[in-house]
Amino acid sequence: MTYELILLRHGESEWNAKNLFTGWVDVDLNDKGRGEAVNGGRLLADAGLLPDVVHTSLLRRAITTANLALDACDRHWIPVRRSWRLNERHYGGLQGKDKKQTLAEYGEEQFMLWRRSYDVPPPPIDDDNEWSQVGDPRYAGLGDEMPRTECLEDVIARMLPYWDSDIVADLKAGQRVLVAAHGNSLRAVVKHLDSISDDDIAGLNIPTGMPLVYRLDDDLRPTVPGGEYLDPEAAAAAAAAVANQGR
Ligand SMILES: O=C(O)[C@@H](CO)OP(=O)(O)O
Repeated sequence: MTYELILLRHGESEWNAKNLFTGWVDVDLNDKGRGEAVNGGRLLADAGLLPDVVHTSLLRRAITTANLALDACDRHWIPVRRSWRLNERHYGGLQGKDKKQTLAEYGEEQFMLWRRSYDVPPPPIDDDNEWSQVGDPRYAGLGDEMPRTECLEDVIARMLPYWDSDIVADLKAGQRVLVAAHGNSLRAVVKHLDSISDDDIAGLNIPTGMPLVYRLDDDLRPTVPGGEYLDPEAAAAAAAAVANQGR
């Protein structure tokens, strides 16, 4: 049995375009991002990879991307499941800050530790910061689990319970699963699937709006390591642009 999983990072958001750290701030897609989402759905239709179920985060940019992509491939009607566990990495006190200015202020090494290290979280955000999510009703049930900052290790720890329960259940039921989420929550999924080391994951960037297809064996190991982008050339160029943000 081969299980099919499609990962889709949201299209470009208003803050991606402005080069601002976003994390849990609920920013919308811009026009380019909406176009990327539609294009992602068309790629799925062209490849005959029509999803049976979709999982999203609780953030508008992932939800809208899923809606637009599914509409474009006539699968707007499939079941939807959502979880905060698929949210973008909480960027702590960096949320709302300009990436270029942060790089200039703290230097390359600290900037990259905060962006891509496995276990160094940014400084925590204050609860009264305008970009804090404390008090947001969608997170009312989180209690002590409500993050004030996260490193990738933290994202993996909160993503995996949802992967193991909800996503694996849909895969094992024979559903073709679409996961519409974020650069860093999808890096967490890919690290888990491909058993990427804590050091090597720093070099992995996920482009916006490009479907990444994984076929998984009985043990849920990828049959093709790293999965397959439906448009590999465009994906490589877009991933390089993500890597270079702030410069
Ligand atoms: O700002 C963010 O939340 C993320 C994704 O856009 O940025 P980065 O790629 O720097 O981790």
